Amino acid sequence: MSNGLLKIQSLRTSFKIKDNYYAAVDDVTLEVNKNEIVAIVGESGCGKSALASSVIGLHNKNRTKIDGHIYYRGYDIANASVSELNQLRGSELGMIFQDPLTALNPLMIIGEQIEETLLLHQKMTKQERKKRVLELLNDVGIPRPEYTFNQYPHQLSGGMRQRVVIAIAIANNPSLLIADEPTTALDVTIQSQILDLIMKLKKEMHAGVILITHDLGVVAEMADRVAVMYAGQIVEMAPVTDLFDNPQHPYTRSLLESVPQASSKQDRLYVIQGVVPPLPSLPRTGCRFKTRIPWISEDVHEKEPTLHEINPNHYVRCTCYKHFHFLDEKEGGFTHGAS
Ligand SMILES: Nc1ncnc2c1ncn2[C@@H]1O[C@H](COP(=O)(O)OP(=O)(O)OP(=O)(O)O)[C@@H](O)[C@H]1O
Repeated sequence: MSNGLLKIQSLRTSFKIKDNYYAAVDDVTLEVNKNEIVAIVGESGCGKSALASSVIGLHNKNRTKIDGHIYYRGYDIANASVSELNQLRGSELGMIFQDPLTALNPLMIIGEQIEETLLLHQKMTKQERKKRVLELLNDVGIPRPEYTFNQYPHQLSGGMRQRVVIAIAIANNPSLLIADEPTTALDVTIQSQILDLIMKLKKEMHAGVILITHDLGVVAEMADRVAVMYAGQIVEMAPVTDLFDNPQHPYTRSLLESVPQASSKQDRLYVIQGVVPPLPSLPRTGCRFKTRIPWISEDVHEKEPTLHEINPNHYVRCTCYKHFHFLDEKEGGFTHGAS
């Protein structure tokens, strides 16, 4: 794996709830190469953010247990110390999370917050730093960089704050960018500017990117590979075109079927029955998706589902995919109303 940047191996991230630990990420093995965008998709609560935060080391160590390995450039950072991680965060590892307010210091002007990350990781004169900050603000689509430099976070709209967070994340040209729903709070035009920036980081700086999103349109446009997560596990992983052209796992097929297609005259959408159970009641044995497809015979699920490579680089968990069919309209699997 000469291009390998990040290699996650058999990762399990468990959170303490009352007196017990429950795995929110379980048996995840995933690689991200230089110059590659790996998208992670799945319903709310399936463990996408827990996975991303494990890579960055942001969990509260007193209430979180991490088993397995997270190799960054060959060095295992799964249980690295805060100081080791601080060295990496903001320089080698950039991160953009959903909520821009928590990422910014309310008492510091925007310019200084971006300067701070440069100061920590780069040798620059004060003038060079200021120039770079203005350049970054311009890059993320802030209309008057000189003016915004002196503003406080509360003086900016949610979209502007998110752009500042992104400026901080890319300030040091990170080799690995973790973007967790980076455009959720932004309107469509700003969204595409931000996605262009992430693309630029990949193309020009050869960065590896983990992109977490609910938007399958964004995945189709941006990703090189896609990992579909369900109940803490990867249930399907494939190059992006394979995943969209030839989805196999019942969950992936249901996800794709439940999204309106602008290009088709589809007048009905598939409804995935049920919800992802809360962490303490997640199924831990057998096929975790089984309870969402009760019309499929029990016998077709593996007792201990593993990932099978069904085509080069295309992996599917559990053999139930070979026997899956959708519930039809009469049985309540589809609903009308998509445009
Ligand atoms: N610190 C925590 N302590 C206890 N449980 C947690 C913690 N963080 C997440 N969880 C639980 O772990 C599971 C996975 O959460 P996670 O935030 O990773 O999901 P997600 O796929 O990122 O969802 P979303 O798309 O809504 O962000 C959920 O059941 C969540 O309630």
